[in-house]
Amino acid sequence: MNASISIGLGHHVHVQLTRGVLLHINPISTPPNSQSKFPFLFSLSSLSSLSTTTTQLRAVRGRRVAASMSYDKQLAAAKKAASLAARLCQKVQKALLQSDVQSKSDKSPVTVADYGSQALISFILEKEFPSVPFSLVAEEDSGDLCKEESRETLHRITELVNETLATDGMNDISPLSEEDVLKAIDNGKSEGGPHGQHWVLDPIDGTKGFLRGDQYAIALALLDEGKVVLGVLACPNLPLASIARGGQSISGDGVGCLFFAQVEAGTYMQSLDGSTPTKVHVTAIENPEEASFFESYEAAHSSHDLSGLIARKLGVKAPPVRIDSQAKYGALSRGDGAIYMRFPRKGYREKIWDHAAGYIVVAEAGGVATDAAGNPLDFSKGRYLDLDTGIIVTNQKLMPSLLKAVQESIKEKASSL
Ligand SMILES: Nc1ncnc2c1ncn2[C@@H]1O[C@H](COP(=O)(O)O)[C@@H](O)[C@H]1OP(=O)(O)O
Ligand SMILES: [Mg+2]
Ligand SMILES: [Mg+2]
Ligand SMILES: [Mg+2]
Repeated sequence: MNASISIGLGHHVHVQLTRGVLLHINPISTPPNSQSKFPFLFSLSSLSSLSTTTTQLRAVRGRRVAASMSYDKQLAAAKKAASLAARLCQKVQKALLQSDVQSKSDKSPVTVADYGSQALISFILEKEFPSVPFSLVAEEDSGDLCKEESRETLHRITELVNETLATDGMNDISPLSEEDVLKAIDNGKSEGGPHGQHWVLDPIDGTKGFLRGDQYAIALALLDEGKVVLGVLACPNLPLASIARGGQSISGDGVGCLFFAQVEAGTYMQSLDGSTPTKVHVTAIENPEEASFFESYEAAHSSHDLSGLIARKLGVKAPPVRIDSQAKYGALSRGDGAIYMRFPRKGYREKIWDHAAGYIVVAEAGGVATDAAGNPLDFSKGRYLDLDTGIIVTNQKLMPSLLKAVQESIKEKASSL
């Protein structure tokens, strides 16, 4: 693992990793090919005692040292895992049979594809990083699958996972048993939190869209010391071209996007078939009247009344673009629309896997996501995001006016009740 640090030329600096490991860095000893230029790279893996992954480096003399870690390996693994899962999901969506739909105790639909996607991604990530303790915070668990009546479903999921692994030429992997699949799914029970690294996964975000044949996303992110450091959004039904005017028709060609972002490295999009990635940016629109906004397709997931009131206050002219899942964050990151608003019913607790990947995809594309009170989203508190009222996302320029309109509208709505 490499850490890149910037320090003044010619200084001998003691750097203390926040977990208490002291590292003496002598710039004179940097490799000759570095030409003693800063920032330079030093290898943490050469120090066997360093199992820490912290990105926060502190100079002992009290001087802060800018530091950033590279998560290239994790990003490559995440892209591969999410792309394979997307293939599995597309296969199921195409052949969606009534028997693929079950009812979880919370009555949300869950399909063999949700379980299959989670099993596949969990299995691949654990295999890719065998020396690191594996921690995954994911939506599904095997509770319902272990019941007698689910034997057939478990069999089908296992088949799907094995078929998908085989089509990718991962022939070195022996087929997973049903027990392996259950174990991979249940590896997603981690509580996350502010320390160490945790993968965060929604194996199918927007299950309702998936079942309708509309938008859905496979959303995978990595937390390091409580911060989202990378995110991947596979959106198999999202057109590669802009959906600015609500055009979300699934024509078959030019469809299927993979968004990915790494902290301080920007956001990119490529086709799920593997085209060259292109860098994406949120819109530069400053005038709210020119802005268009995204919201949930499902009125039960987000108050369309409240977002409508806010849009009117802002002078937004375009009708809302309603699509399912974190595909909204992806579309926003490439400027298809300017605003995303989400106001779930009172008492609904947002989960980190519903926003972590989307959040960094938008943030690295130059956008901002906060709760409805303007607080930053905190992914370090466990499986839930504890936040005020809702989530709003836009570019830096529009955020102050959006926040003002949100606050006023919430007050108005409350006083009219
Ligand atoms: N009552 C609810 N309110 C808000 N969001 C919900 C609710 N029930 C499920 N969700 C989650 O909201 C997200 C979809 O929202 P959207 O309407 O933006 O597509 C999904 O993550 C979905 O979970 P799931 O991952 O099971 O689909
Ligand atoms: Mg669900
Ligand atoms: Mg979800
Ligand atoms: Mg889901």
